[in-house]
Amino acid sequence: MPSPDPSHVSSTAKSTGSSAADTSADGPGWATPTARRPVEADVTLPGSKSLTNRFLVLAALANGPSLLRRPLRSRDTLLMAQALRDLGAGVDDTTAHGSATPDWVVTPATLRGGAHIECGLAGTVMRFLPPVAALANGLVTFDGDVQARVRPMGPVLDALRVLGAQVEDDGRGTLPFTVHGTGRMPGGSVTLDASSSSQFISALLLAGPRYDGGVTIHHEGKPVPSEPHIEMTVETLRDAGAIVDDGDANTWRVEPSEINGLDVQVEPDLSNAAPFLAAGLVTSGRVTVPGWPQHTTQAGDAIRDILDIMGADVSLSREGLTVSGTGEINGIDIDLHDASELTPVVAALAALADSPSVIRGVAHIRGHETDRLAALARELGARGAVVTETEDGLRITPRPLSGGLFHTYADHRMVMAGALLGLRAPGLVVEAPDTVAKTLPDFVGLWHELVEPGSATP
Ligand SMILES: O=C(O)C1=C[C@@H](OP(=O)(O)O)[C@@H](O)[C@H](O)C1
Ligand SMILES: C=C(OP(=O)(O)O)C(=O)O
Repeated sequence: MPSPDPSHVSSTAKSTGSSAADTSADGPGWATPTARRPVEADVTLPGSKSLTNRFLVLAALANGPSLLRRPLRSRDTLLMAQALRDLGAGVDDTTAHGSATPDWVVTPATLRGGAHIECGLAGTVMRFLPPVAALANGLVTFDGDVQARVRPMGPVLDALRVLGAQVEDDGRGTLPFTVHGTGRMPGGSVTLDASSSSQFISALLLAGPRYDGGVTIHHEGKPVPSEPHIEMTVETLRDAGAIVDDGDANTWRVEPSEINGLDVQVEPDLSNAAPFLAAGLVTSGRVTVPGWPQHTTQAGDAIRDILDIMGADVSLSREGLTVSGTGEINGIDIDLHDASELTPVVAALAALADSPSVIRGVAHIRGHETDRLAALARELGARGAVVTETEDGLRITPRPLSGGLFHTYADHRMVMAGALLGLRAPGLVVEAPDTVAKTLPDFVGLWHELVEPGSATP
């Protein structure tokens, strides 16, 4: 995959004024605030992207209506909701039920063809919905952002062919492609290589109960990344009444069954919490994220141990997760294979540490929103850190950082990484901050409120 090049980003981003004076959140550049004092705050975060999009898919395939409480409202989840509407389901995102965040009501229906699915850059939409489209009664076309057209899809498309669907792509195994739904899927057994994304397995499992023979998936290849996300899929399926066997390594089986309508509350997004908690460590301050679950399958929960190793005081109570800085930021040697979506924030934190760090086990994130290893090496390096890209990670040696333009490559987590660096790099401007709307549209406002409480949100 080519190294990220700023020209790959959107036209708003390309026309960047790198002026630190331009603080517009949806304009070309965002002058990030420098920390002048320790941060001290409770930061309430919206729901998990991964949970919201799993619940939406299961609800659309269920035997009755579902209620999703505190769902995430962001580009990825709105794309999922719209795609399910286009396939015939009802998704009402306007029901208030007394909370500030409207609950979403999903009403399943016979899935119809003749739909076009816009995936944006959402891995969950482009991977989870082809197996659903195979159940529709007609043709369903898929496409997405320019950057989405290089994200790997081949194993899930090939698996669908083995399981009985007709799928057409241009032979590259990427977007765009067309699924010819026939209203039912035989299902059965399939072997695939999910070393480039756990989402291939989650995708087949989520729709699997609705296939005539269910689905058995065998993985063959290098280890599957992001395993907690597969556990999340298995847990959400079981909670909806499906029968899943994940007892053998690299094999998953879901039986044909009905999926029950859901009444669920979405946990806060723990990966989106990471930059805020990290700010507590970086500024020797204190950040609490209320509502941190005691039990969770979210991979982002790993940030607790990471921050602890890097020198923070970390405590989890009924009130939430509290991270306090101690004045030290230790470098870390960490395998992020299971929690790879934390890499951009951990890499930024490593660039602010007192000693060098190594991040391993994340070769597959070259196929995330951008080639994240190349993007981080380039952007942390440009701001002054010494960064070496390895085959499966990064080596980061901290150095004093300078301000300047931090490119984001249409990657929401690059925006978060840039904001974190900006705490200690006066004059750092994050390019195209609106790209963060993929999972956290309020990020810029929340960040200003954390670092400069009481200041006007840009
Ligand atoms: O299933 C999910 O919700 C996700 C799985 C992971 O994907 P990969 O397995 O491709 O890393 C993760 O990085 C992504 O942010 C969300
Ligand atoms: C990899 C990510 O997203 P996606 O769901 O698009 O794969 C991410 O959010 O870090």
